[in-house]
Amino acid sequence: MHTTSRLEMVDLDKETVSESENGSSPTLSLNTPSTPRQYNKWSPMEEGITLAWRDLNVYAHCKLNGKKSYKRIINGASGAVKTGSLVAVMGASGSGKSTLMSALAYRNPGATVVEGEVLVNGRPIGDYMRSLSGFMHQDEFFVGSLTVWEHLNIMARLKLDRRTSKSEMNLKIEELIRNLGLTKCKYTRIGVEHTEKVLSGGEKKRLAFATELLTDPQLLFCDEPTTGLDSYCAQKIVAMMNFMTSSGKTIVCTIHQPSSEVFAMFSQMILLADGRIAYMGSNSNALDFFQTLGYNCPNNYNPADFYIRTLAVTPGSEEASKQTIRYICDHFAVSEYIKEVEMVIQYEFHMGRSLQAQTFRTNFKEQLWFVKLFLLIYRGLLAYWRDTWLLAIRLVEKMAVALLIGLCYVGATTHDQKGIQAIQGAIFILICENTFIPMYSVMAVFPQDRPLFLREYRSGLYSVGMYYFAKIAAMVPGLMLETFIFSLIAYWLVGLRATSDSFWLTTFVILLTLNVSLACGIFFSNAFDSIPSAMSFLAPFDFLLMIVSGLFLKLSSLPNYISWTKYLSWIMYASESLAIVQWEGVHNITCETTNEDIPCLTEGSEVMERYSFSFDNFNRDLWNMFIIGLIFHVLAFLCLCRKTKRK
Ligand SMILES: Nc1ncnc2c1ncn2[C@@H]1O[C@H](COP(=O)(O)OP(=O)(O)OP(=O)(O)O)[C@@H](O)[C@H]1O
Repeated sequence: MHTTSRLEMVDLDKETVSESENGSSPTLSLNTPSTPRQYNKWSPMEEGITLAWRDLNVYAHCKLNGKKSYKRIINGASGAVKTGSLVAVMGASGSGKSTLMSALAYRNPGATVVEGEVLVNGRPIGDYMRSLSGFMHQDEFFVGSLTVWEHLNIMARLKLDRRTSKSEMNLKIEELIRNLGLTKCKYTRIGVEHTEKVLSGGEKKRLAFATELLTDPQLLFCDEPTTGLDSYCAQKIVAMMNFMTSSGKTIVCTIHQPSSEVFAMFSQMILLADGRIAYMGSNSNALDFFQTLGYNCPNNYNPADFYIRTLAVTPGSEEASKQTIRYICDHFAVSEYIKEVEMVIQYEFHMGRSLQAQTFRTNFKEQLWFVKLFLLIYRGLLAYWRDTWLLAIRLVEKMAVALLIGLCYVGATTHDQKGIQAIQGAIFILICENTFIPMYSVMAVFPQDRPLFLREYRSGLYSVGMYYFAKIAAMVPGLMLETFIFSLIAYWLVGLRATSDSFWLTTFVILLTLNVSLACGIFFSNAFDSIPSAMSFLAPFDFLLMIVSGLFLKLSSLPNYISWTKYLSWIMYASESLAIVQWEGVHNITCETTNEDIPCLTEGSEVMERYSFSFDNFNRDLWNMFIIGLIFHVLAFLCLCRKTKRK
């Protein structure tokens, strides 16, 4: 068995690992804590973190024969992790490692129920865990268009104490970049999963680790920090963790198939099988424990592989595997090895009870809300403007459609009977172009962002409202600019009323239409669980809005049972207000025919009458569009809150 090395410095860039002067092991096990806890005063931050849990059960909601039911994932687990420990949580895939760690870290996914007690330095865990501890997830989510440095810079500003100076922050970021071997990709974009690959998987893992280390947490949870890394990088990351624990930090990691070298660096391990604790304690004792039960690790065999193989459920012999697991777990529960863990648990719970009135004293000052909002908007804007390919496509699409519309209408929008149809048709096309395309394209925005948002929200970085507002604020200006360019080209090419007032009013109405349509798309995408189901409800809704817009059917002829829907139709309000802009004050519309049987509209007011529109409704139309947009935003926000709580 290897002994752990005390590391003075772990620098992945320089590829050097220097040992301490005496090269001795820090031996941070349950038996020999690095810093004994003092229970006569309550200053846990200085004395490190001891984690203890008792009778922990975690259930997941599931459906059995169509009925709501619960599946037990963690089964009555008890344990403790002392200050300065580097703990490996191991077990076969599906044994419950991630679930146990999430429960200990107070970061349970919404679909699970946790029963039992978890204490941090004697205090029941709660929301404070978000600021006290770091949690590195198994899969990383980033804003792909940011560079490594930008990402760390924004996260530092969001996470660190607001009194931290800029130079301190920069120093910290530089140090992390250097220590985690990210120097050569410091100014490289992170890249978007599945579409653009820029940082390697290992670099992303190290970046995720660096993000958690920004706050220098006393307690760190890492879900498979070495998965996807080559053995050299894996070793360096664990060596870095080992080094951190020597200064009193407590680190709990789930880990898959560690090499012997990596495994030897952990001071303690927790073996899980079928949601139960199969072993907890020092690495060296584990071999003895398995040996006493008749399971011998072959010579030159990686002990980590041996434990996982012994505790795995083998396909084809599930019952035999489960019997083995039961045998090992039952024996561990009454073994000598659990006794020392139980002592720590008893001690923590007893001391916790006598100090219940005490609370964590923390001097941490969270970043100001408006600074966080600014950072989120800034990050959103960077993501929006850096996606140059998408921006270019959208701009070209807008300009091409504007040109096409213009070319089709050249010479058609005259003030005669044919011109009435052409002008009304052009109005409808201007509205449609800024209703349906934005409405459907915005539907992907929130679902795409959801994993990152949920993670950051759960780690307490910002509120749902702040995220929603920042998202809209970062997205809408660019879309409005595209719409303005569209309006500028289409309006004059089509040959609509040639006054600057009419142009600006038309542009304003189109921009308002765009905003209501975006709000509607955002609402539908947040109201449903998937984009296809949202679309299947949105499509009929759109048709209804279009039919009651006044352009296809005289509004006064709508049947009573459906006529009320016109008040929801911002397409109707936009059509009416744009018609007002075009026809107000228009007289002497040419009538080409002398046949009195064919009706001729010679006044703007007659055109309005034909569509059941009124010149008096201009302000009402604008206000109603604004209110509908606002209602959609409020509903979308409420749906997002509901979804956030549920997930
Ligand atoms: N929300 C959930 N609903 C239903 N089952 C769940 C849920 N979360 C976890 N599980 C199940 O619980 C078991 C343990 O899951 P967990 O992710 O904790 O395992 P793990 O040991 O971390 O696995 P891996 O090493 O493959 O990541 C698995 O069988 C998983 O399918």
